[in-house]
Amino acid sequence: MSSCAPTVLRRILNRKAEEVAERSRSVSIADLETMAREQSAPRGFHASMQARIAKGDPAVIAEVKKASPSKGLLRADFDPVAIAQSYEKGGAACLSVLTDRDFFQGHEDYLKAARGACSLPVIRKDFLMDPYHITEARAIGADCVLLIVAALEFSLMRDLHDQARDLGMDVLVEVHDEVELEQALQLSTPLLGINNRNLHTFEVSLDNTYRLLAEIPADKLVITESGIHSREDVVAMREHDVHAFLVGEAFMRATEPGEQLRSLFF
Ligand SMILES: O=P(O)(O)OC[C@@H](O)[C@@H](O)c1c[nH]c2ccccc12
Repeated sequence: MSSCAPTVLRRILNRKAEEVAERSRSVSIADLETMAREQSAPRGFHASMQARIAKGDPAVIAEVKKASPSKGLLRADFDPVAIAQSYEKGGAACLSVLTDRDFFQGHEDYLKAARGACSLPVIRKDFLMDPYHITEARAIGADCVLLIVAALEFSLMRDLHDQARDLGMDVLVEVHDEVELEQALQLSTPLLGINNRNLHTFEVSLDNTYRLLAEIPADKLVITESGIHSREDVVAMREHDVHAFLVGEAFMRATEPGEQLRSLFF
């Protein structure tokens, strides 16, 4: 993890470590492994993204997010089942579900409910930082996990990546600057997210994606994350040959999230 003054990211990670300790007292990793084995097979997250792009369509990961530390409550009327169905109808390639409870008002049950309500692959969006979290992700049905370079020492990140792959899940590795990108490129996963939001300061700039693009080999699938709000943003990204998007707020604030997806992207 990069050195910095205590930030929201640091506070979140401290809380995550406590949470793992609390949870492992009530549900052991062996219990989680049993639950993981009982889940239906992972739905191909990367494959679903690739299929959209191969058709010339944008690959949209539509996020199910009730609130965030920077924006507060995004959606008062929060029904993960209705949202998932709306996203599927609106043309999403995949879903992202926030499971962090303390900072994003998320829940593991939201992921289960959203996945159960549609046929799309789902990423568990959380600050995963322990092997317990990875097994837990599969145990609740996740098809893909997020690994945030800014949150993890490299050797731990590589272990979590390998563990997720062994469980049959895809891995989305997230960066927001050149130093983090260099580490991310050492993982074999093809899914590379560029976060336009700095997780230490919460500043958002789409230039982040444009700047880092030049450094990324052609075999990676680049996903631009955060701060996509308008058709102009989408068109500009596609002109830069970025065809995969992770969008939360712009959909969550709309009455019908899937219709908003369709009107921004199609
Ligand atoms: O709501 P936005 O600005 O469209 O952003 C979605 C997504 O990129 C954002 O929620 C996110 C990206 N990386 C994260 C890591 C943790 C929590 C949240 C995130």
